[in-house]
Amino acid sequence: MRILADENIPLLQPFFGGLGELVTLPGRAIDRAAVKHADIVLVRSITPVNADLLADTPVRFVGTATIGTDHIDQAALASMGIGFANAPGSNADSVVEYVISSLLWIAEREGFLLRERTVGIIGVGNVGGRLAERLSRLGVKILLCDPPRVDAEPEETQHFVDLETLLTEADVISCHVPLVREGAYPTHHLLDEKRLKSLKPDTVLVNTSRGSVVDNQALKARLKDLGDLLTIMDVFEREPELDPELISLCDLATPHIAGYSLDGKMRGSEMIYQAVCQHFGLPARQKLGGLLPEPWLKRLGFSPDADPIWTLRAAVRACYDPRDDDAALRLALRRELPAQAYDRLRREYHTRREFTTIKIKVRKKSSEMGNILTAAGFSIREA
Ligand SMILES: NC(=O)C1=CN([C@@H]2O[C@H](COP(=O)(O)OP(=O)(O)OC[C@H]3O[C@@H](n4cnc5c(N)ncnc54)[C@H](O)[C@@H]3O)[C@@H](O)[C@H]2O)C=CC1
Ligand SMILES: O=C(O)C(=O)[C@H](O)COP(=O)(O)O
Repeated sequence: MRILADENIPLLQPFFGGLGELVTLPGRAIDRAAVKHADIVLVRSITPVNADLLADTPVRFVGTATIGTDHIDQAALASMGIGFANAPGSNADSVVEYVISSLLWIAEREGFLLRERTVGIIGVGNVGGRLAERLSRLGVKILLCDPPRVDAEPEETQHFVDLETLLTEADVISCHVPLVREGAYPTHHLLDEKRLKSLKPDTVLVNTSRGSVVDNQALKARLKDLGDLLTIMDVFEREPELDPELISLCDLATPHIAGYSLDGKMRGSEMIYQAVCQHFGLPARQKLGGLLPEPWLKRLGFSPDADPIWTLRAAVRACYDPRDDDAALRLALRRELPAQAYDRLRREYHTRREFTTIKIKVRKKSSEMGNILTAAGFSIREA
């Protein structure tokens, strides 16, 4: 079999090398000419996959090593009899940890504690659901909004609220919906000019879903006119053509890397490998376990006298500090064209690991410190 893959998918050789001839290309170079010689195409979010790309080619299966599928015309694939899989949940913990680390930083900068605020989560699937769990365990009040789930699972979602209630009552709003342009629950410009205008001053707005879920021009207008929102933006409309003016107005701005933990990216590779094997009736012999490298930071220890909130911030930042990615983006935008900066920063992304990879020693697991660190998602050991 001939496999054509985005070179930014990790572990291609160990997972796919044994299945056939493997060719890699930058995602933006995966075009009709390239797929003409492929049976399997493996992409990331930057490659639009539709009938224009695949009609009358030998391609029989497409995998995307991402959670999001808005770049894939799934109806077209189905009509051409081409198999398809994405990697649901693969990098959800990475996004959750990006949000938690960003919120802890902004709370410290603005002089409040997260557990004194209400966090509204729009879209309660893999990412939003896991974020809600971790924040609740940390004592943060949560509001959940997910109309598709409310309609599909009315019993389980009785405590969910509608969008307008969430926007009125939440101090922090975090978007975790897929980008959908049509149908009963569209999310394109879900936060439009009117809704953005209605946000109360000092609302913290987080978008790690897709850029077009928030009307970027309307957001920019509100930030320029009033400057009274706090914004953490990982995704933007018209990527890779970032808008330096909007970025300069954001409190944290990163180039669509919330899901870029090594663990999350590698899980994505494993999931599409398993899907390929299943589609072609092959045994999935390769496992991720032995392929994940040792984390650079393996252990942390804190004095039992340390303040638990300080401990939480220190552990989270030791693992992942989004200010590094924000600083790298701002520096790159001074030196490179936005699209070049966006692609380079993502291609050369540093090794980032998830909270569970660090073992933290505490005197007692059941102490306040132990409870907070466990709630945040760290692996705790009693010293
Ligand atoms: N910035 C990044 O690096 C990453 C971004 N993402 C984005 O995050 C999105 C969410 O990821 P998951 O939670 O894994 O997806 P998911 O499919 O597990 O959950 C999405 C949830 O949104 C809900 N939803 C759909 N339409 C809605 C609407 N109009 N209003 C409120 N809720 C609505 C769905 O019912 C579902 O529960 C992905 O589709 C992707 O676009 C995902 C991973 C990494
Ligand atoms: O999984 C998703 O959905 C994402 O947004 C990815 O983390 C984005 O990564 P790329 O596919 O754009 O490299």
